[in-house]
Amino acid sequence: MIELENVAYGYGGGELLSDVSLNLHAGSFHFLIGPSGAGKTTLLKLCYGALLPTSGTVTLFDRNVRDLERDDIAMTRRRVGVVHQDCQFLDHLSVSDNISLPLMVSGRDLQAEAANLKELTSWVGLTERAGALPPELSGGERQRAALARAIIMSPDVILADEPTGNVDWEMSQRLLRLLLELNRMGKTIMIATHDLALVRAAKSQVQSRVLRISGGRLQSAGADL
Ligand SMILES: Nc1ncnc2c1ncn2[C@@H]1O[C@H](COP(=O)(O)OP(=O)(O)OP(=O)(O)O)[C@@H](O)[C@H]1O
Repeated sequence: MIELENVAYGYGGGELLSDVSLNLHAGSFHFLIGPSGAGKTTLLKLCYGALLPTSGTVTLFDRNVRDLERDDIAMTRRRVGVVHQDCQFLDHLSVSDNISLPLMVSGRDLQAEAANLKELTSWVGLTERAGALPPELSGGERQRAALARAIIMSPDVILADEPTGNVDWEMSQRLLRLLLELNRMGKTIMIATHDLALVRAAKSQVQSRVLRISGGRLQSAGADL
């Protein structure tokens, strides 16, 4: 699905990530951990083509990102649902409209998608909040709305950046259950998180791989968790 080979990246003034190789194969479940500023968000951005590597190769669905034309990038991005760290809603639109934004942007017939939207809104437990505005939502409701928006286009891969940030343990478990269910449906998942308790909780429920960014390099973590 997504493969990085010997990837390096820096924002200017030195390399933030060096020699990163990673293969997100179909149906896999990965956690990405590391201290604040280690480069987790940056690595996720490389994984969906929002950033191009300084060196090395990123392959998205068998295509080198460097060879993708503008339209290909849009198509590829539709196959990858991203849950952004800060959720980034349009505050003047309802929760329901925010969730369906990717449909609008890609020109889908919203009437034809109404049942899909309703089902998804219910699946994340936001039916009662569908008409609310984003500033009226709790942290857990925001995270669930962000997840619903990320999957409304039925992506193959879901990249979630701190999907349980700012929520209590019960809500983080609920979000984890949703992500596990998506994985059981065949979706490829990668979660960047500081929440090691979440990683431990998932271990008994899914065969996951835990990767740690340390000193700009990607290493397998596991036994020490
Ligand atoms: N657009 C940018 N321009 C310059 N530097 C950036 C940019 N985005 C991120 N950085 C820097 O790159 C480093 C890694 O940032 P990144 O957001 O990838 O880390 P992170 O591991 O996701 O952190 P956190 O856990 O706090 O979200 C940080 O030092 C950050 O300040």
